[in-house]
Amino acid sequence: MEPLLQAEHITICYNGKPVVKDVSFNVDAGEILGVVGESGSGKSTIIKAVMGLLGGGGMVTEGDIWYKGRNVVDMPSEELRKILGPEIGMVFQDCKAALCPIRTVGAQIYESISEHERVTKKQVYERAGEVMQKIGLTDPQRIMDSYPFELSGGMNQRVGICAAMMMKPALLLADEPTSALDVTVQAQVIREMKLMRETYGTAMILVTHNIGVVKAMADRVLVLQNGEMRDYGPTDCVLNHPENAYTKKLMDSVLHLRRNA
Ligand SMILES: Nc1ncnc2c1ncn2[C@@H]1O[C@H](COP(=O)(O)OP(=O)(O)OP(=O)(O)O)[C@@H](O)[C@H]1O
Repeated sequence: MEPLLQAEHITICYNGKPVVKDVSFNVDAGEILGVVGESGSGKSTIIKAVMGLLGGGGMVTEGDIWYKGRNVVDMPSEELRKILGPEIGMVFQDCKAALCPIRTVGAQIYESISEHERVTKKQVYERAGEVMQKIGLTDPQRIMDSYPFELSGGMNQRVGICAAMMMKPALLLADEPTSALDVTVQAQVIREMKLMRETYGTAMILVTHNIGVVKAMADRVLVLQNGEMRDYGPTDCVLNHPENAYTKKLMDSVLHLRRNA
């Protein structure tokens, strides 16, 4: 079966300087790919390239990124806008910051969905209720009528995941979705994202510094260092039996941190 997403030998530059170099990976339907590596190794840049949102100065200079057989790299921005949301969803580190502070959560979710489909507010609220209840958010009406500042950081994050899932994307891009949360809420969000994958069969690219999160969620892992691919393979092989020197060092530093914690 053809992968859902296929990055083939991509090199990404900012202002002519390569920050991701000759990286290749696949994401199969329903698969979770974890992307790890030290700060500045190019993890977020890869996510941005998949969204076609590298911004001024950023460019995929070599290679292709195929999504369902279409090349995202040279896709016109209008086409891209059509698939971002319904096909490729996004969750970021701080969902609250991504929301407008002076409009209710429901109004903003309605607006983002109505950009892609003809829906009524009632339909959006019903759909939100369905998804929220799946992950145990018991009072969807109250949440939808709230302003972002009225919800906790953890709740905003859970709402952000629900909002992305309401369009039932085939692929969810998650950039540090749990790193701003305390550990108990982190565990809850991890459970909920896994539940979303089980319920809707959503594939995910999960960028994180947290090796524990990758172990808990990812089927495969891509390890980056200075924009170069150091390791790529099934989570257990890469993280529990690392052969690459950099991955070994990364895992040793995690163990060291745990011992000294
Ligand atoms: N808009 C930009 N313009 C110029 N350089 C950039 C831009 N965005 C990122 N970079 C550079 O690209 C490299 C990769 O950055 P990126 O944010 O992808 O790393 P990362 O692995 O996600 O880091 P972190 O874990 O700290 O978020 C870094 O050297 C960064 O300084």
